[in-house]
Amino acid sequence: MTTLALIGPGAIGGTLATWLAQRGDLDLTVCVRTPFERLVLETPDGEVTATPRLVTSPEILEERGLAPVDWVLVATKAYDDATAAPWLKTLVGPDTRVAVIRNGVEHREAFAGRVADENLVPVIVDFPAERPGPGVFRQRRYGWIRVPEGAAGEAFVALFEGCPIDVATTDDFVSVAWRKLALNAAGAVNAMTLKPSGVAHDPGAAAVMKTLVAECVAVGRAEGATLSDDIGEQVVEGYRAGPPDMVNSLLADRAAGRPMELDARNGVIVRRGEKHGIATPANAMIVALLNAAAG
Ligand SMILES: NC(=O)C1=CN([C@@H]2O[C@H](COP(=O)(O)OP(=O)(O)OC[C@H]3O[C@@H](n4cnc5c(N)ncnc54)[C@H](OP(=O)(O)O)[C@@H]3O)[C@@H](O)[C@H]2O)C=CC1
Ligand SMILES: CC(C)(CO)C(=O)C(=O)O
Repeated sequence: MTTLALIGPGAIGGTLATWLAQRGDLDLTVCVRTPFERLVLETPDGEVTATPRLVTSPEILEERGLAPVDWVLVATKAYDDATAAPWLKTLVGPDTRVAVIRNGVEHREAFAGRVADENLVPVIVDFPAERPGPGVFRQRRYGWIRVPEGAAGEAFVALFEGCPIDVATTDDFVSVAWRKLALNAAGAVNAMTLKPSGVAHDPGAAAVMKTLVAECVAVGRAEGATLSDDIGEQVVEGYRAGPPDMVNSLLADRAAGRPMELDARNGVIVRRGEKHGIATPANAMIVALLNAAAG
């Protein structure tokens, strides 16, 4: 039986853990920081629940002989890599594959030296998920997940057989990651205004979103991504067409007083832009303002 450990059952991790637990032929351990009893997921087709093995410390994994595993799925925020490290030290063996599930374009960099590159699977997720409380999750649409093509990518896709989420490999992961980052870069406007998706109907907010996206596109192209000229329009129209009360994860973090993934979602555009001599003043400004607002 394939053994898996998911670190960080929050909005995304909790949603994925709930779906993985439906299979019954996977040995799933969920590594939690804030304990809860079971997983309860609200989906577009109703409620799905699961009661997988929940473990609260790496020491318990060792005591119960639950490591190493075949797969580790890391679903913590980018700012929690240090706190997740002790889990990895216990869970990862020479043949363990590690899926890094997060927004941004720096999945490999975050785990360089801790996971062999051929065993690391960067994962881009595109479905909105919220966690009203520990163990409770809301998936507004099934969306999709993409991983690079290859043996490890194909094995990751196979984990989600039978799941309603569209999970597949891609031969152009760089473009997929930068296209998603364009959506996330614009999401800084939600965090700045403390307003959900409906703020995109404001012409001024929409214009700032498009400027943030345009900078992301220029840098992404310099990084080798294929990105269309109308992504900014697509992003704004996507926010306008979606539920006006939808809260993205950056806004959720700021509203909850948690750290924000600013460096992974907007700061990276500035950093990679500097490498290519591309000015990114809008992303630099919103990073500075959100850091100041949260300080
Ligand atoms: N939410 C969304 O709609 C989407 C999010 N993403 C991306 O997915 C990634 C995850 O985001 P999201 O699920 O929203 O984040 P959440 O904050 O909802 O979940 C992160 C989870 O990780 C847990 N965690 C943190 N450190 C540890 C640790 N040391 N041990 C165990 N658990 C730990 C947190 O625990 P605790 O409960 O104690 O805080 C929390 O449950 C991010 O990169 C995000 O940008 C991508 C697409 C959509
Ligand atoms: C905007 C959204 C929900 C799209 O999946 C996202 O990526 C996030 O909230 O971090």
